Amino acid sequence: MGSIPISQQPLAPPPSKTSYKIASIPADGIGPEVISAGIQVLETLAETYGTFSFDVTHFDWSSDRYLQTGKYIPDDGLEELQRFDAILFGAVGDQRVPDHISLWGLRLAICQGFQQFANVRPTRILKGVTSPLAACQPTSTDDNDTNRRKLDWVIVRENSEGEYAGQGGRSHIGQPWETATEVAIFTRYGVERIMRFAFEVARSRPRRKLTMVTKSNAQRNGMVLWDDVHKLVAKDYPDVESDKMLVDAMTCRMALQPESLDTVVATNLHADILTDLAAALAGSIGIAPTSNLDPTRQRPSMFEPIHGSAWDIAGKGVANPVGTFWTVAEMIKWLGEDEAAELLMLAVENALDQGVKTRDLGGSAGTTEVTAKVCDEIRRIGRDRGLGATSKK
Ligand SMILES: NC(=O)c1ccc[n+]([C@@H]2O[C@H](COP(=O)([O-])OP(=O)(O)OC[C@H]3O[C@@H](n4cnc5c(N)ncnc54)[C@H](O)[C@@H]3O)[C@@H](O)[C@H]2O)c1
Ligand SMILES: O=C(O)[C@H](O)[C@@H](O)C(=O)O
Ligand SMILES: [K+]
Ligand SMILES: [Mn+2]
Repeated sequence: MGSIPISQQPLAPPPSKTSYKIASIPADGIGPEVISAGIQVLETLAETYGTFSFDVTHFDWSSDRYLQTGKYIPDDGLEELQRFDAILFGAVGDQRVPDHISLWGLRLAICQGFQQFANVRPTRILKGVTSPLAACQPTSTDDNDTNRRKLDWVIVRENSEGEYAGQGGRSHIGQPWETATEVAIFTRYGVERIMRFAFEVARSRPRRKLTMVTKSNAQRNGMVLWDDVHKLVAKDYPDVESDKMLVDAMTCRMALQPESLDTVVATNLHADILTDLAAALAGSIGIAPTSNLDPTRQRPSMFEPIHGSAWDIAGKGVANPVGTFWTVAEMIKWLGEDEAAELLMLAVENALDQGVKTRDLGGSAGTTEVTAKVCDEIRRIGRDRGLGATSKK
């Protein structure tokens, strides 16, 4: 069996810069509320450090714009985005537009157009959050106690093909014999690059453990190719322990033996579903982040909270901004600002630990209170550490 040499799909290093161009696309529902909170946090970090800055450009690409102009993204839109270092995305979805039009019109047009083929979704229980898995304690990244029940995962979602390939069709619409197909496409090229990426992620984490999720008992073509490529790529990573799970059994393992998992790789749809479950097991859909990465860095990557536009709470000021803060931390880590990312997560966990949290986590604070608290914590930690701009004041 042939394989793509890894040199063709490099994991490129971060840029060496002090000013980052960020495209912000808040879009629909609670998107604008959480993205404006995320930008406040970005600005507070830049002020606190004084060594880097963010130049944020806002794009009004949304369902409102689609309803006015017939397009989510203008004709030259992707070209315009190409000049940014990263994209910060809110959520797309509006009750006036069918979901498949909005998702394909905006989010998937960017993810697939830019070949952001690796979708990375970390999950851990943040300090101050109670998981429905009561035996699981919050996990900090410096905690080496492997005997404690832990939930500390990175789920890698294939983000360019599979069940989201856009292949299929509908005929005889409205007739009793109407027919529709939704064809999942798995290419050796696409599967191999995501497997290699997932093994690299697993190798970069202390446990060096990768679980490959499949459904090759029922789906006997694409999923068998997926399994075969996994086996082949595993040979190049003898230092990574790797196992295989059928997706249905995986849901039980996530709930019952969370400590047995570390890095996970799954198809586009399987991982979409498993990561909502992961978010809920870690406390709430409102805290989980996503990175849509082009690991080659030929095109900008896009960062977003995992949740959708949440119509039921839009405009009420109660949306949890923590998913966006964690997303911002992942974005700046991708840009090379690892220390600021770590400081941001510490600030978030301090705020949660002091009970400043939204309703979905059992608290009573609104989006703006949580945001203000996190910004205060960033400044306070910055002062304690004697950082840049803050220490001069
Ligand atoms: N990446 C994306 O842009 C994306 C992701 C998922 C769903 N969607 C779209 O969003 C729309 C709504 O989808 P859905 O209802 O299935 O999922 P959703 O994530 O928008 O909401 C599911 C539930 O979680 C709650 N929730 C979500 N985010 C929250 C937050 N930050 N704080 C507190 N509670 C939060 C909501 O109130 C709702 O009860 C649909 O149009 C869907 O296609 C878009
Ligand atoms: O692609 C989707 O289905 C969307 O994934 C959305 O649910 C997400 O998780 O980003
Ligand atoms: K989102
Ligand atoms: Mn999803």
